[in-house]
Amino acid sequence: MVQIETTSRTYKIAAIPGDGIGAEVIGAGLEVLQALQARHGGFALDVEEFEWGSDYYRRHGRMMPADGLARLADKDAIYFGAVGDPEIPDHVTLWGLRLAICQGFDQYANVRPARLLPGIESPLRGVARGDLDWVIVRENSEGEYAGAGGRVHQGLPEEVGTDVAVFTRKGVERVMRFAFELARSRPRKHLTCVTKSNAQRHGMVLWDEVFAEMAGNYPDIATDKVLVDAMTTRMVGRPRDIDTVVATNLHADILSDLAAALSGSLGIAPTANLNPEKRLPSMFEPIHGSGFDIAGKGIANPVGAFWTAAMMLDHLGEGEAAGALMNAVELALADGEAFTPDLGGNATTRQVTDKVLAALNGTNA
Ligand SMILES: NC(=O)C1=CN([C@@H]2O[C@H](COP(=O)(O)OP(=O)(O)OC[C@H]3O[C@@H](n4cnc5c(N)ncnc54)[C@H](O)[C@@H]3O)[C@@H](O)[C@H]2O)C=CC1
Ligand SMILES: CC(=O)C(=O)O
Ligand SMILES: [K+]
Ligand SMILES: [Mn+2]
Repeated sequence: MVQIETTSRTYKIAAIPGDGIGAEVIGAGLEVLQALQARHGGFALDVEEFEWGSDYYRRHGRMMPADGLARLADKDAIYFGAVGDPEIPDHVTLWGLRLAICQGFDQYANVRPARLLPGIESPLRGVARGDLDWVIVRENSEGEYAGAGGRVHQGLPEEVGTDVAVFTRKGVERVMRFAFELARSRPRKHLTCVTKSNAQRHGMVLWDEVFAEMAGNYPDIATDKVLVDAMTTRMVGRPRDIDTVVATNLHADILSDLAAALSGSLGIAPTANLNPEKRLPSMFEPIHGSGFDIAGKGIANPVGAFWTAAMMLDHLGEGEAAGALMNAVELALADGEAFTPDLGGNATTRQVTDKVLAALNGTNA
């Protein structure tokens, strides 16, 4: 039976603001999404907010309830802030919430775009808009963050701690296939594979081999491979020679913070944790953490959360609304007045949000 849609498309969104500035920027993002929905029409977001994170941990001894994943399973998308609290070990907060969701929902492709938005200057000399337009695809389910390893002989002189990087052919093939398809959708059709296969001679060599095999299936994509240490210098010295990048969980985590800084600030960078087959919900978050040093001051840059919201809309099939949101963000940034301190300005989260709301509503502010 075919169902004819007569009303607007409704999407079930789980919002998990989390800790510190994560909660501050997701609050701003939800406000902007609500305005966009009212202004744009055509779609509706049915948002359920979950107060999981470090405060929940202090009350319940865990970052989310035992049936947390089950409560997210029927959502169309998850809009996430960040986790991290100065009083709780970082590995407890990260594994208790963010990684539990990424792994639990097999969000194996982590997509991290970086480009220069209007009005924002790169700290790199002579780099103009268009010179820096990258997408980093981070393997998001295994590798160095697989969670394999352990501690033995704790507290003794013989103590050992291991984190075993796990790479499977299946895991490498699926993220590379995703990266090749993404590269194909971009104008330059170029994909760089980043590894450290000179020093790490097993899993990283598997990466290189799978990459070479798969490149044979994509003759229209230009490819190259770069060792991760050298990749940092290419990012700084030859930004025009980078388009789409595929790298491991750890390497891409580091490279994407660098990419964000080179395109203006960590505070503007978005990410999508995708289950590309859409069997399970995907999760969208700014790439930054909970920002201990600026939490509670009202000065966190919400642009990463706004761009993240646009990625979420794109994923939901609302490309036009996503475009409208990015246009409003770009319009709001263009004159440089809505810059928070991370971008060298003195605007507050509230002021940036108001300027984006004004741009969405077509008024000047
Ligand atoms: N996905 C997640 O939930 C992540 C969580 N974390 C956690 O966050 C906590 C803090 O970690 P850090 O290493 O300090 O990373 P961070 O990303 O929170 O902050 C690094 C620096 O960038 C600045 N910054 C980050 N986002 C900003 C924004 N929107 N506007 C203005 N400035 C911004 C911060 O003020 C800080 O100086 C830790 O508990 C860590 O484990 C870190 C990264 C990702
Ligand atoms: C944990 C972290 O730094 C990230 O997911 O980017
Ligand atoms: K985050
Ligand atoms: Mn990171």
